[in-house]
Amino acid sequence: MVTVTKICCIGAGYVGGPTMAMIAQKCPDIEVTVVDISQPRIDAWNSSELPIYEPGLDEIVFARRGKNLFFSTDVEGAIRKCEMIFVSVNTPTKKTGLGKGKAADLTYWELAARTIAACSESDKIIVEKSTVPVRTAEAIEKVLQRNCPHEGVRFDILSNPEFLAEGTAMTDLNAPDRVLIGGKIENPEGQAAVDALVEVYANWVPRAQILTANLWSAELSKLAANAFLAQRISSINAMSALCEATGADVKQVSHAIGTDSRIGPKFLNASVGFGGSCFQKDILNLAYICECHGLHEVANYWHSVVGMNDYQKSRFVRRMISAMFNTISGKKIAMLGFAFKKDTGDTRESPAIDVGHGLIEDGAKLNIYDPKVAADQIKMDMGDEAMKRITCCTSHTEALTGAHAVCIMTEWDEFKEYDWEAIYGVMEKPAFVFDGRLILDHQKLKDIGFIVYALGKPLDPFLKGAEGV
Ligand SMILES: NC(=O)C1=CN([C@@H]2O[C@H](COP(=O)(O)OP(=O)(O)OC[C@H]3O[C@@H](n4cnc5c(N)ncnc54)[C@H](O)[C@@H]3O)[C@@H](O)[C@H]2O)C=CC1
Ligand SMILES: O=C(O)[C@H]1O[C@H](OP(=O)(O)OP(=O)(O)OC[C@H]2O[C@@H](n3ccc(=O)[nH]c3=O)[C@H](O)[C@@H]2O)[C@H](O)[C@@H](O)[C@@H]1O
Repeated sequence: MVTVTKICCIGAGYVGGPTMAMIAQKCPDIEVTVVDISQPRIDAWNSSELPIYEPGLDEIVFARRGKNLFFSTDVEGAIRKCEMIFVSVNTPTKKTGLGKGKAADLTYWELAARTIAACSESDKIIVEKSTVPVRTAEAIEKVLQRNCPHEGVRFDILSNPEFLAEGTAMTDLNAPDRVLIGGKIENPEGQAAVDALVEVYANWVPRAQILTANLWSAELSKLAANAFLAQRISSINAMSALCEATGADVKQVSHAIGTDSRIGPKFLNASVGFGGSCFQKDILNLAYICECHGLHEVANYWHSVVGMNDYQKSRFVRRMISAMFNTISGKKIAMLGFAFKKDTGDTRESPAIDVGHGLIEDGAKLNIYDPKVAADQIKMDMGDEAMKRITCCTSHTEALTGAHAVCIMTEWDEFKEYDWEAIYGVMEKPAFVFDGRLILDHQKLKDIGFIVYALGKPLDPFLKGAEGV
């Protein structure tokens, strides 16, 4: 079995940075180098302002950086000297060509593989960390074998999908439910490569939680896990619409069903919709793979999870408009939260983007405040045209002063701590609260005088008549 002393990770993003920081912390005898083609990203990793916000990340990076954790743009140099290479590059949805809007774009992956092939002078274990379509390892193996100019170099490919969630990345990495390693376990060399990676994780993960599988099972398990998680959210969001129509309370329903040990309590929070860079992309990719195998019914089933998510976002916008007397033209709406979930500054596929566009299309002006999202990011996500109607605020008070309504887009804890009585005082009347995350104390808000719409909760009498959306 290979004893790993040097690891390189290609891709210094949300996954590459935190996972490698954790390996460096838990395996002080392994030298870990994270490389990226983006000079600004690497500069940020080497600075005091890391490029991503993740609770607990700074401490680990600052403790290990320069000791056994390095960030560099010297991709080839790092590949040459290590025994194991993690590939954690982005795999977005294809924007053009065959499979446009559905298939995973493996351009970055293939580029990384070609670079590995070109400069590897000794055997390498390649670890797929990115989320990829099933059987990507097969394609990558061909690229590696056909492009390596050095005789006799052996490449063993493993699939080691990452299950961390943003905002809790460090605790997820520190104590994962499981680590999944797929490899060619049917032959001794493949098994040896799997064992080498098992040994790395065994430095801190109990062996019983390190699962091994064949390559294709590991690749598919990652897509399946995200599809199942997203499906739970779409299911409870579907219930939230029915709750509003019937007078049931979605929080009570999720609690009631979540106490069934077969269902379980997690991931049953109704919301304005799931966001993030992966759920939608991975489901579309899964559905595309199904279609390629002629499994159209299976593809349709998974498509409906994304369809329900789109419905929930547009339903929320329609609810806001109809509650505010069917017109929001010229009205100022404060949007609290822009990140796709709390404890991250990541805005990729955030439901706030779609809701924001929906409100602007109906003529509203938006004051956006998020404790971790910078104005530049909001500008990039919303585009120049929409920005004509958006003010990016640096405090919640700035966002709320003179607003007709406030909508909660992200479940940041600080929103619960605000002085809502004071907020009521500075807003236009009637003052509306639209809670898309069910985090506020709705009774207290009603007592103050707010008109409250909370997703999946019995409708406020003021909103009756605005049903059916
Ligand atoms: N963001 C998340 O929470 C999770 C993401 N994943 C998966 O992990 C993969 C990476 O995701 P993120 O870290 O979020 O992406 P990201 O976009 O934050 O980072 C990817 C990095 O790879 C770099 N890169 C691209 N091509 C390169 C090349 N040829 N050589 C060197 N660097 C290159 C980019 O410059 C970028 O910095 C994706 O496949 C994603 O689906 C899996 C689990 C969780
Ligand atoms: O492959 C990935 O990228 C990752 O995708 C998700 O992680 P992440 O997107 O970071 O965050 P989640 O906590 O899963 O939340 C995703 C979205 O669903 C929403 N959500 C989550 C849970 C819930 O009950 N309700 C709900 O609306 C969140 O607000 C957020 O917008 C998975 O949870 C990770 O296991 C996976 O590794």
